[in-house]
Amino acid sequence: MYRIKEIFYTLQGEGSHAGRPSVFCRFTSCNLWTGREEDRHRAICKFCDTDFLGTDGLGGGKFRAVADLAAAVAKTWQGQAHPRSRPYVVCTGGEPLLQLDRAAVEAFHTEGFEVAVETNGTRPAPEGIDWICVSPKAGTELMLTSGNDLKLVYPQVGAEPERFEELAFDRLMLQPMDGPELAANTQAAIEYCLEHPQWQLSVQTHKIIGIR
Ligand SMILES: C[S@@+](CC[C@H](N)C(=O)[O-])C[C@H]1O[C@@H](n2cnc3c(N)ncnc32)[C@H](O)[C@@H]1O
Ligand SMILES: Nc1nc2[nH]cc(C(=O)O)c2c(=O)[nH]1
Ligand code: SF4
Ligand SMILES: [Mg+2]
Repeated sequence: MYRIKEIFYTLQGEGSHAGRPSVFCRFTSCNLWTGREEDRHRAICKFCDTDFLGTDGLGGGKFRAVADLAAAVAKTWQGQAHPRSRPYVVCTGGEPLLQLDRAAVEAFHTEGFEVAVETNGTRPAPEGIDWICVSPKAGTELMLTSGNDLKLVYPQVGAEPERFEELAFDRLMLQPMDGPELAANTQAAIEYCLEHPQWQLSVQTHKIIGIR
């Protein structure tokens, strides 16, 4: 059974694929926060910008059969077929690797999708994922130490960029922490990247342009 908060079609807002039309499949639940506001102060990950509780969102639900989940993702894709593009699904959450298994990755492939994951990196990933973005969180042990994007929310005490720059990722990115200090965090991330050009800035563009 896969518990899904919501499935929606939008542009990837963050990271190397920012701007790419994508189906977002948001899995319910996370291992670093209950998702309840009253628990935020004692969560391991305290800055989460996402409601991932329940299965009540647009296109959400409980999917017993993996083929049903893949079919729901496929029917959410709205792009016309074209030889230059392949339908793209971003599995996120919550923490998708609590639920995403090899069968689900294969079912998305069978529907013609390229499969991306946004993960906190604390759980192993099933085989076959086409794009892995790991976003490490202070106070956790990183299990996924290679992948495509390493997208670090900045700043985090205990998760300084220097700790991650030897890992085997194609790209290192700093994403300013959203919240009351967003402007200052953005300025600090810009300055850090300018001084340490192995890091690139990842802006949450969807929040600026007003899409999901
Ligand atoms: C909501 S998380 C879900 C996927 C996974 N649990 C993770 O943390 O990577 C999606 C992305 O949003 C980032 N994110 C969450 N809260 C944020 C915030 N307040 N500011 C900037 N990025 C944030 C995460 O680090 C992650 O890269
Ligand atoms: N447009 C858009 N891009 C995103 N990239 C990562 C997101 C996420 O919540 O995982 C996200 C999201 O929620 N919306
Ligand atoms: S690990 Fe990801 S989903 Fe979980 S609380 Fe942190 S940002 Fe939110
Ligand atoms: Mg988001």
